[in-house]
Amino acid sequence: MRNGQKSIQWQYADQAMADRSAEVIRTLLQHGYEAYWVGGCVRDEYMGRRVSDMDITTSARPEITASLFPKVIPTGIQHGTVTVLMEGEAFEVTTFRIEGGYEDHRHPTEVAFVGDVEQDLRRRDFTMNAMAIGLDGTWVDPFGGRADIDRRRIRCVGEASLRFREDALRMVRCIRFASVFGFSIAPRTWKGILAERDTLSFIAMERIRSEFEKIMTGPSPLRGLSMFVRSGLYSRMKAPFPYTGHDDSMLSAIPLIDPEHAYIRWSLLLLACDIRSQAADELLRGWTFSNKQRQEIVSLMSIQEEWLKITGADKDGMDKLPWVRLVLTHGKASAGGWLRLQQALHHSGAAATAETANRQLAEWLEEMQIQSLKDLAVTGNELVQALGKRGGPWLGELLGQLLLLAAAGQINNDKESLIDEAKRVVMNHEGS
Ligand SMILES: Nc1ccn([C@@H]2O[C@H](COP(=O)(O)OP(=O)(O)OP(=O)(O)O)[C@@H](O)[C@H]2O)c(=O)n1
Repeated sequence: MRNGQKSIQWQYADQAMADRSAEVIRTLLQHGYEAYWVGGCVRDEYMGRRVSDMDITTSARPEITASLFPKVIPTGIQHGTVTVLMEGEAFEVTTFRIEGGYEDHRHPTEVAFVGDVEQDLRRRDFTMNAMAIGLDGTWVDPFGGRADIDRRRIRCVGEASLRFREDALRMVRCIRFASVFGFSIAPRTWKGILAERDTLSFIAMERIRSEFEKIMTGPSPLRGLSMFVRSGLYSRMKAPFPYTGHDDSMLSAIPLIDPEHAYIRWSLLLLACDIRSQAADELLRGWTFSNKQRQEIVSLMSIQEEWLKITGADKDGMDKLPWVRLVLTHGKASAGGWLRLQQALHHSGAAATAETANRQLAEWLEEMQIQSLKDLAVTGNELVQALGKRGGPWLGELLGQLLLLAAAGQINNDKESLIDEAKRVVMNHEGS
């Protein structure tokens, strides 16, 4: 961030977002109120990380803010927050406030508006998140947030136990920030977590999962997991799985997976915990994963289980038909994900399919032109007619077999070849 004479230049924020948010601040200033950028955007800019949204804090009461801009959403007016819409950008503008009387370690029962930005910063979780910056580039950093960032440590504002008692999710945020930024946790802040960890049970699993997902897709998920276990937070979750923190080669495969494929990272974690796909399905429901995420993860684990059953101890085993059958059952995307998982296992030294076998499976996957009955060049009715037989359960079985052979490239996917093969199968079957 460069401090200019008149206004600051954001280096890590989208230019349009920075300009529009500056306009919001300027408007508030012109009407005689104080206004600053605050929280995560200030922290990320200082750290040289991409700024994803820009929050504003102001001395103006929410109803005043709402009256100064043509397009606003009264997001949480009683808590002082108004969302200002400015040429396609949305900014949360919150009145300087202090909070009190926390109910269930989640929500403040009352908020009081205050006239001073420093008081507002005092109610925030960590020193690095309790900084504000003005339009002219003036820093408001009363608790040494920049110094803590320079020392690469997370430290609570004031007394850690109090901050965590106010909102128990902050304990998970603390570990998430430490894990994602590669920071340490200041000793008193860590002690605060140990003292308050029982209050985690007040927090909805959904909010914990969302933090946990950031840990899992971050650069050091294993460090995050390990801190989570060591702090005792892990065992206080509503649906913990039996992660012991034991660092085996399956776990060390997790960071080798591109975070874009988070579901593979989750599958590895669950496999490392020796959880079967069915139990994983239940657990992931408890973790409030979406159906899509859950299916992606479970599908990968099922492929792993089925593949181990097929190949047994033979890690070089690579028969084509069982593989194609697996791909047809779970889909090409999951099969591709499973190959990535195998590759990562291979590089981490865990028992995995041999690299040559893996390459062969990948080639077969690539070659597969058809994936489902609707891709088959013959229909059930056409088979019934060509074979002169009445429909029945045999038809589904036959279609499945034709699909398998055509997908494996062992017969051509054209009507004539498929009908010929069907006749051959039926003849063999009737002859036996
Ligand atoms: N439990 C919380 C959540 C948030 N905050 C304050 O509210 C700001 C905005 O919170 P949020 O947008 O949830 O998170 P960020 O800190 O911006 O970080 P990230 O976007 O990475 O979640 C934080 O910086 C912090 O000052 C807090 O004190 N306690």
